[in-house]
Amino acid sequence: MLKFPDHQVAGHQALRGQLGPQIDESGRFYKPLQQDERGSREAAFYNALLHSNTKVKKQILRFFPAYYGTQNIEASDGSGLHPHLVLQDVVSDYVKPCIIDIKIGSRTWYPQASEDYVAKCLRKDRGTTTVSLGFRISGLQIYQAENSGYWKPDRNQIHKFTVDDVRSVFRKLISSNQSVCNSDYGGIFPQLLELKSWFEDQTDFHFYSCSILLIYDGESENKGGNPHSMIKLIDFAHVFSGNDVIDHNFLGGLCSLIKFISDTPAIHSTKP
Ligand SMILES: Nc1ncnc2c1ncn2[C@@H]1O[C@H](COP(=O)(O)OP(=O)(O)OP(=O)(O)O)[C@@H](O)[C@H]1O
Ligand SMILES: O=P(O)(O)O[C@@H]1[C@@H](O)[C@H](OP(=O)(O)O)[C@@H](OP(=O)(O)O)[C@@H](O)[C@H]1OP(=O)(O)O
Repeated sequence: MLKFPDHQVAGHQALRGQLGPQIDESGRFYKPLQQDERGSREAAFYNALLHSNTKVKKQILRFFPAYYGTQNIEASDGSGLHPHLVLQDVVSDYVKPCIIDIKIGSRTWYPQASEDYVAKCLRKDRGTTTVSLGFRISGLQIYQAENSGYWKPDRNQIHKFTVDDVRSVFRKLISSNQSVCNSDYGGIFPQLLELKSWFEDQTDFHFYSCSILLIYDGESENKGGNPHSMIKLIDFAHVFSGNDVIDHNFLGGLCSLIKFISDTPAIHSTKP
């Protein structure tokens, strides 16, 4: 039985009769292949990843959703059967999933893109923190407490985020989840450093307009349990061959994100 995701924070949503992802009860996430080359590019990347036991170390593969091929299922917009990527639902085992979708790179357009697409991306990149920070938040939900539930700004609010707004998001993240920097639990911060070391070396792929999801469980954190904090790379509609050159756009954005988080004092920290 398929349903619309309860915890989707960005991207095309299966709301109001639109084409968007669906989930099932067995922890699978069904992402509709986008009509044009974006869909085929994303499927090609997942297939390359699946058969890349030589190129991509197992240790790094854990930063990607598991991929189970493509499947024709009923589209969420009622248009009938449509091919979907069948992926691991990376938030299915969280009680209160807290998610930040961060689009990495100081530019989201790619060299091969049309003038119109470059212009569209440039407008958005300049109008958000993409150019100033090397990344932007595309969506988020942070669980606050039983009575207040999730803080989940809408798309328009997110698009207006300034550098200060991004800093306050990370202050909330760090103060509500000590595992962000805590290497004991393999927290988010050590995983970002591990991902950075891969990007300092890999020359097979260039990831444009790709997101890192920062994920942790608001519930277990609130109850002092061992938080299960993860980072996951998603959205490979604009992945191209690296042509033996490192992905300096993604790597630069990732380095900036790491620096930004490490410089962000938590709300309750003793840091000045
Ligand atoms: N494997 C997954 N498991 C759980 N949630 C996911 C998964 N992949 C994506 N999501 C959710 O869906 C949102 C959008 O994902 P994605 O960026 O792949 O969609 P998109 O429509 O291609 O986005 P864009 O508009 O940036 O092109 C993410 O922010 C996340 O909340
Ligand atoms: O990357 P964002 O900020 O989520 O914006 C997306 C994005 O521009 C997307 O294009 P692409 O990355 O899939 O090529 C747009 O899809 P369409 O080209 O099908 O319109 C989305 O509409 C953008 O989302 P938003 O509506 O939030 O700007």
